[in-house]
Amino acid sequence: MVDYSVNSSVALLLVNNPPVNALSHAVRKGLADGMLKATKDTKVKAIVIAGKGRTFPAGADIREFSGPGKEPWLVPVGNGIEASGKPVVAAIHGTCLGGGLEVALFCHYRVALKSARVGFPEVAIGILPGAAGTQRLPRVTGLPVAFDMITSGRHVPAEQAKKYGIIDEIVTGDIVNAGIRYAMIMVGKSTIPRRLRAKPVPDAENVQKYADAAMAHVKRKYKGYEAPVYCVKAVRASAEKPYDLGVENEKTLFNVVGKSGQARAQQYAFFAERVVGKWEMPGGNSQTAKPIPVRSTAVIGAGTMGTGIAVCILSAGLPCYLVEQNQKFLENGLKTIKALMEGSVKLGKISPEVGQRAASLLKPTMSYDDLTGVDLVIEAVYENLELKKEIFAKLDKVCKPSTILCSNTSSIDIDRIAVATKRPEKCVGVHFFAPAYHMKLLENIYSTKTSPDTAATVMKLGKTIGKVPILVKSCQGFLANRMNTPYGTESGFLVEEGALPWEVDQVMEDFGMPMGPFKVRDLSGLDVGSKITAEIAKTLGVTLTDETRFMAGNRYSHMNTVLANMGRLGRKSGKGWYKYEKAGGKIASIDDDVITVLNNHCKKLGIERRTISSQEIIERLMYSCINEGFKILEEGIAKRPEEIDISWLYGFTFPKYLGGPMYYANQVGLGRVYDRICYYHENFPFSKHWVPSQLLRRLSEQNIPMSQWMASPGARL
Ligand SMILES: CCCCCCC/C=C/C(=O)SCCNC(=O)CCNC(=O)[C@H](O)C(C)(C)COP(=O)(O)OP(=O)(O)OC[C@H]1O[C@@H](n2cnc3c(N)ncnc32)[C@H](O)[C@@H]1OP(=O)(O)O
Repeated sequence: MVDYSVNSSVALLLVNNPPVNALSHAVRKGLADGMLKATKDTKVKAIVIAGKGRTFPAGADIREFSGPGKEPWLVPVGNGIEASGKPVVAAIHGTCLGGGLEVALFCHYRVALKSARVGFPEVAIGILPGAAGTQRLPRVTGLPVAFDMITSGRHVPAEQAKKYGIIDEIVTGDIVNAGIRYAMIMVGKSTIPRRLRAKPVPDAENVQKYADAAMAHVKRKYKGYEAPVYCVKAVRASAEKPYDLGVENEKTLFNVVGKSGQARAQQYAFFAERVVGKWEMPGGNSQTAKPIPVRSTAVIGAGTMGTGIAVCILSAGLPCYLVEQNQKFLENGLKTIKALMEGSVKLGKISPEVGQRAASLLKPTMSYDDLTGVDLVIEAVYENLELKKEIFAKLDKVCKPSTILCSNTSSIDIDRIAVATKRPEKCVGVHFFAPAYHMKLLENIYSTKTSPDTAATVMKLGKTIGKVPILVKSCQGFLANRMNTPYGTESGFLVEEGALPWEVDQVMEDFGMPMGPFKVRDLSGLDVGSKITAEIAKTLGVTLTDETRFMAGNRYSHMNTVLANMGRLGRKSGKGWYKYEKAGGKIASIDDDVITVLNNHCKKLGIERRTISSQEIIERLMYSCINEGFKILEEGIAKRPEEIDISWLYGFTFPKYLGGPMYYANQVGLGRVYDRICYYHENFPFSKHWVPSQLLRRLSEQNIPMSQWMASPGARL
């Protein structure tokens, strides 16, 4: 796990634990043994620690967090490195993260390739740097940078890290040779002045100010998450306690936060994100399928979704045609893209160079004939089957035979669009979430005809443009919207039965959702929901009135439409489920008029309002969706619970500290969830989303925890 060699007078400890050289027990032992050997060898005058293959160690082996762990721990290993009288150089390439950066900070010198990145991403998996990182980084960078790096988990490019003082020199060429060259220069120099433990924390007297600011920031930005709070406490101690006590304190905090349910859930989410990259579909999988190279793209439609998608593509440095039917729409689209790209540069999401390059990569056109040579086209017009078919038929005619044709749809069966072409195997769904330039989920949908190579291409493209792609089978609503539908429906029923919209919102925000369902409705516009309902009613041949309570035998709530018909369209009109400071305002306040409307509505329908508990609100919103999630698994729409959880984490901003709805269900206990679903089914027989899933019934009756069923090692942590 650690290859030991001596090159002239320099010992090389080369960590060899692919793929990311995680600091497993064997690696820690290899480092300790290597240090001992190098210290004893009188021929050795300096030591280099580096990583074989793609990276310097990218952190502890997260899978080991589930077990009791085995000595040697990282801190004593690091202490041995720091105490060495022979200079130790960390030669960094790839990603030097977490425990990897802690090892590097125990070394006396750090050199790195320009392409390397360093960071403490522990916070993202619900823990804090637990091998003295919270005590050593502030001694190098000062408190503000340490607070920022450790609470955000961001990866810092080598040149920036050099400015912070983390890296001593940027080197070129082979990293191991560069490290050895650097070590030879340091031979004979005392290591004492390079030992970080003895350095004071700069500006320590202002710790109160920095720590208060950091705490206020994390409480606002990472509401509900425990780890950032623990990170602030640990870093703060670096300026308030002597080094050894600071490390002790860090260990105590690590042991508390590391054993929390949040940490386990976030580590599950980390692995789940990797699991969904290993997809499977009839006829192929991620190992066997071959993505076609995508060097050029086109987006059809310069509306909100089309422009958002174009921004993702351009930000990844790919050329993109933007197609519209007339000059005015095209110009509006170009303006939107320009503004979004400028915004991304301002927010630091992309570099100014990438922002500038985008202008030359974007090719506006009104002619499909320009698309003959593109590798992949994404149609992003509004949800209308006939229009989508018309566009696909046109594309099929003009594009080269290998071009992949994608539809950005949230619900239309891909088979029904693909019939318009002679290349159904190259047709695929790509469901972006609004705003497309921001939301990380990309739900890719295969039809009965889509080829595995086509699926592989859109899965790869998703990663290229910075999304977390999942692959699911086509069905009405696909995975994400189908599963999310009961969430909206049940929230509507709850207010009809007695809850107030702001009560439901508060409960769900306390649960961890960034915004309650009624604030979301106000944001998207009540007219949008109302139009969708009207469309569904039309298809079912139902005439909607204020008294309508059922549609095709299913319970239905008309309240949203009642408000929309009063001109209460949400934020845009200044009134919706809440009232706002002005039309287009963002500050929601309780509106007594809504209570009056609700009371009248209920009176008209003969509904007796009652008090509804927070527990019931959570159960009805979450368990109804979880039940649908099990049906989605049963039907093979999603292969594994991980696809479902990832769709909620990145499509609906479900809190990572709960892992996702399926992981959450497992934590609650499938037996309990099933029993409550049966209870609600009995009480609400006219809602088909309460018909219990057979898969859930089986798992619950046989007492099989879902973790046995999940592919992620994190499910068992
Ligand atoms: C008192 C107690 C003291 C305890 C002290 C403990 C101190 C140290 C703590 C830590 O270091 S916690 C870990 C900190 N590091 C991380 O969180 C990094 C996690 N990894 C990543 O961010 C990325 O993997 C990467 C390194 C940036 C590489 O990204 P890339 O996209 O290139 O590859 P991936 O597909 O993500 O990963 C490849 C492969 O490797 C597995 N893996 C990655 N990191 C780890 C890890 N830290 N532990 C275990 N496994 C890891 C990942 O799951 C993939 O596996 P497969 O899917 O291919 O099986």
